[in-house]
Amino acid sequence: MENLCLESLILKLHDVQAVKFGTFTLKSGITSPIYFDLRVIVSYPTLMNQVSSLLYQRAKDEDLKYSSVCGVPYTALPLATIICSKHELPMLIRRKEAKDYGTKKIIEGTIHPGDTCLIIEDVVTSGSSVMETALVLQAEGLKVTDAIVLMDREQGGGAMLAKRGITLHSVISISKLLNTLFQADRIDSSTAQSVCRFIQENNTYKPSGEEENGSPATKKPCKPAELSYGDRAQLQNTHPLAAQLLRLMEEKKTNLCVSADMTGCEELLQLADSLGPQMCVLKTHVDILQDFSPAFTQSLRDLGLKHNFLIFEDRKFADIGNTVKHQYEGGLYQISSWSHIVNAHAVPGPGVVKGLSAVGRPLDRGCVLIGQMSSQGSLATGDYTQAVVKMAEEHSEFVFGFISGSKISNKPEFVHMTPGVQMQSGGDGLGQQYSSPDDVICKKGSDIIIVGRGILGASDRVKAAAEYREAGWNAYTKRLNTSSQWDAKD
Ligand SMILES: O=c1ccn([C@@H]2O[C@H](COP(=O)(O)O)[C@@H](O)[C@H]2O)c(=O)[nH]1
Repeated sequence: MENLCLESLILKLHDVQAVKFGTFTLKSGITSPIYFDLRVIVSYPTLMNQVSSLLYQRAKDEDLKYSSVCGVPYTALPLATIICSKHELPMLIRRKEAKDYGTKKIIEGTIHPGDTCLIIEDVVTSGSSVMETALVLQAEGLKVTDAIVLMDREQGGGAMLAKRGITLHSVISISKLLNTLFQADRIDSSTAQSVCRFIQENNTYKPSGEEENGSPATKKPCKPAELSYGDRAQLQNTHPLAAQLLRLMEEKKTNLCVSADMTGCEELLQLADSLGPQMCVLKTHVDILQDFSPAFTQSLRDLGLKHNFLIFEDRKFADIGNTVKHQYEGGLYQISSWSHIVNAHAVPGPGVVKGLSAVGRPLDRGCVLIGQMSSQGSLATGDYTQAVVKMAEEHSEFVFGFISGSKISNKPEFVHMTPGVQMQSGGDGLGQQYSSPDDVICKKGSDIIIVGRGILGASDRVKAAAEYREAGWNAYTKRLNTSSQWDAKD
């Protein structure tokens, strides 16, 4: 009942444009995708009563003890008035400026020093308006321990006030607001996403010391909602090859890349044919084939078309631009002619991407950069990984993702592919380290599991591939269901 009431209130607030979506320049100069203007509700008496009741109820639910109520000027003033009038509570009015005549008072009403005053506010961002009012009340000898707010933007106001001894209780959280509007088809998932991202990226409270690492007061509750593979395929910035990959993953319901590390062409082609329906990508190491021929690459491409998977030659280019151009296009393997995806180390600098791009872009190919490695003692960590992400962002016309153990970029247009995957964690004695599909996709936020020996070493490879596919897909749906409140409507 209470929830229903809150939802109908949110929809009414949207109806009267007390909450708007678009592009708004805030007082601080920042551009926000959401704007609250609760001042408009004074024109809607039913709404005023509803909001006041919910504010009062919130204080009651928390069992707060107070002897007077003060609304933060101006929007919360009439709300405090309704509460005080209805429940026969003494009210205090804070003036914005002290009178320059007569009593020169800054607070109107009877003050009993030592009493507790409850603050009422409409919207909290940084918490500074609540704090200003609290300081004025405290200067008059009143205690201020709690504030009730209709809408907490979750941008650090609660943490700032907590630090100063005031507990903020909100009636509506930003997550509840977005979820309700999304469920009612008032906003789409990308709007919800962009608001969430904005909230996360614009936290006004910069804590010091131990709080920085995530005390409850500084946690960011508005987590960006997770987009499905299909949604990400449609984003404007998604590379065409990544879009094709994400689409086929959604259609085939698989995020499995099979690492076909075999030494014979025939065996590899048989594997590709039998596992084709289970996978989105087939990964090769063409230089370990003993009987490589151009005919092999043609057969592999035919199988890719038959089963709708992409081919990824795991060449790990790592030379100057001019050399990788030749390595990619020419030589015995002519990789660019048959492999949709290649990868590269960022060690040589951006020239490696430029060289590959000169060959690959005209052919609609794409590249993933190696941001992290699965092997023990890998040097691809920390600042190096960050530099790889930056390089990818600067060359997103050709680079569409990463080889990494976890999600290293928050940009949904980038695809993360993770090797070192087996059902059981462990290693191979030569430095390889394994994580489970659930760990990689659900906990670490990667998109694609790359599985080699977990499948190749099984007595029934088709069965093993089906099991990895299921485990990877279940981990993905679990991730969507747990982290996304507005991708699925209930
Ligand atoms: O960091 C990396 C990068 C690439 N790989 C490659 O993936 C497969 C993994 O095979 P498994 O048999 O599943 O261990 C293999 O081709 C590696 O060259 C990687 O493991 N780690």
